[in-house]
Amino acid sequence: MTALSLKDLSISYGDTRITHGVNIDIAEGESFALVGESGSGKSTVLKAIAGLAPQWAGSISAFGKPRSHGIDGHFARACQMVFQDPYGSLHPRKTVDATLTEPLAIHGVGDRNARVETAMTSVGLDRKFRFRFPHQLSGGQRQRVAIARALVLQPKILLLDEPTSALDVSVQAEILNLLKRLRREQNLTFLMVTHNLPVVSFLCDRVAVMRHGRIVEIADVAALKKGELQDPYSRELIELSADHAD
Ligand SMILES: Nc1ncnc2c1ncn2[C@@H]1O[C@H](COP(=O)(O)OP(=O)(O)OP(=O)(O)O)[C@@H](O)[C@H]1O
Repeated sequence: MTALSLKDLSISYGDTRITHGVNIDIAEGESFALVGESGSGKSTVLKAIAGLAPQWAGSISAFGKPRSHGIDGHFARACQMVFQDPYGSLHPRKTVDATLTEPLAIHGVGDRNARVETAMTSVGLDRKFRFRFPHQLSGGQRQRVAIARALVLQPKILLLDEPTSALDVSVQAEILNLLKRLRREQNLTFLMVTHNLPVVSFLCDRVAVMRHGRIVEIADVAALKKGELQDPYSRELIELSADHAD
């Protein structure tokens, strides 16, 4: 079954068109990466799906149900976003408990105490952190909170915007392993933006290469690993990435 479908998605900010006719179908349980140079529109695609870039044309559907423009509570419960910078995305004056309870309150979901506990356990956060504030947590713990906040509504799809790039290298692998485990255990579908091709190889099944707001190629990650991407720009991107690997 198709979990997430983008058809002819064109997104604008004001008079500026950022993406042009983006088409992606992601199967249930699949992990799909969006790569491409800075400014190519990758994050904008995630934002439109999450309702943060409201000026779009085309269609966005989760499990066959089209997203409406503006706030769409039903869609939000199926599809949640995790941002790059857990410090910036968590409210500094809200405890972990308040952060995790908020989406449940907004969506009128009961059984909040148990759900908060379950979400914390699933991301490997000890209950002693429940009433702590973001500044009392490490970067990795903060990103676990951000992932728990996305999971607390039990969505089927996670939008991941560079979920490890703001973290220390030593913590990145922990979070990547966590995402891999969560996907397996909860049969989640991922759409992930990243600059990091090793992350794509580790976590993803397919990859779309974006340039100037358009998809130039969609390939299996197996082809990426074998250096078999077809489009000249995709090949250039891989070479650049190899040159910058340290
Ligand atoms: N809120 C906004 N208002 C106007 N223009 C924006 C806004 N956010 C992003 N843009 C512009 O949209 C274009 C695409 O940005 P986007 O963040 O989607 O690119 P990206 O491929 O995710 O890049 P990066 O890898 O650097 O995050 C850029 O030219 C950017 O300047």
